[in-house]
Amino acid sequence: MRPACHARTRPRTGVRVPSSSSAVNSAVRSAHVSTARPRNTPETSGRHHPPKTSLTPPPGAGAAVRHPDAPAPGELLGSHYGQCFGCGADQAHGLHLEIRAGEGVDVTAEFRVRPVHQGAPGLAHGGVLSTALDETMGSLCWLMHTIMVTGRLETDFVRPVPVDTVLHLSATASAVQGRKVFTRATGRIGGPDGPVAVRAEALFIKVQVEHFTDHGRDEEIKAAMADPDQVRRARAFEVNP
Ligand SMILES: CCCCCCCC(=O)SCCNC(=O)CCNC(=O)[C@H](O)C(C)(C)COP(=O)(O)OP(=O)(O)OC[C@H]1O[C@@H](n2cnc3c(N)ncnc32)[C@H](O)[C@@H]1OP(=O)(O)O
Repeated sequence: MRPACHARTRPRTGVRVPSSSSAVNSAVRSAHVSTARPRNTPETSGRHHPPKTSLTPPPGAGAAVRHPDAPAPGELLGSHYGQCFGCGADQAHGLHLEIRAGEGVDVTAEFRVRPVHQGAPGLAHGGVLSTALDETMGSLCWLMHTIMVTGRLETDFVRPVPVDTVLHLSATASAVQGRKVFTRATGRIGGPDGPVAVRAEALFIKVQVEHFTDHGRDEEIKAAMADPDQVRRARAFEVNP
């Protein structure tokens, strides 16, 4: 079944496209949506399958600690890797997030939704919004001076986010237990105190630098290692590229 959000308003060939917005609306409304429910799934049977690890910090988890050498509050963290889809300047269609350190183990960022980030006409793609939240939470690694990757990410999409909207992001690390770092983030529209459009919780797992050097494609690893700029070279591997 094609989900309603992907219903075609423009037939592929030989059919006139409705020109008025009400015609478009009726074309969208007339898209076939099956009401048949799959049988015997957890959603329909009422059975609950708990996730592998809850995103809620367990009792006994410690507080996340700001590293003494963490960037000062308000300082721009800068891109960790030019090709990063979240923050890299060399990614033409990337999100180009500029993330700033907060006072605790928290960060803020802004993301302007561009036409290349659309899912439905004029609206941001949900996966892109999840990426913005993921990148913002991931950058908390700079405040803790720890290398970590996303293990699990859960996003609530609360309001649609139109193209050209500035999403005001904030993220915080709420707890740490062993290698697990519990984080959460929100994206607001209309200003830093505007209504929440998206929010997420994520579990990051601390890893060694070999996570990247062992698993990344040789071509990019070699290019990043050959970077004559020592800081850029280190940043490409100290956190997830
Ligand atoms: C500035 C930087 C910004 C970057 C932002 C973007 C961040 C990203 O997108 S990172 C890219 C996406 N993520 C990845 O590619 C990770 C791929 N996954 C992996 O490599 C591995 O599964 C990895 C490293 C997460 C965990 O593997 P491993 O090191 O063997 O750890 P493992 O022993 O299985 O798990 C450690 C703990 O984490 C928990 N855990 C691991 N994965 C998950 C998961 N998916 N869900 C819940 N819990 C998990 C385990 O239950 C275990 O908990 P406990 O210590 O209580 O037993």
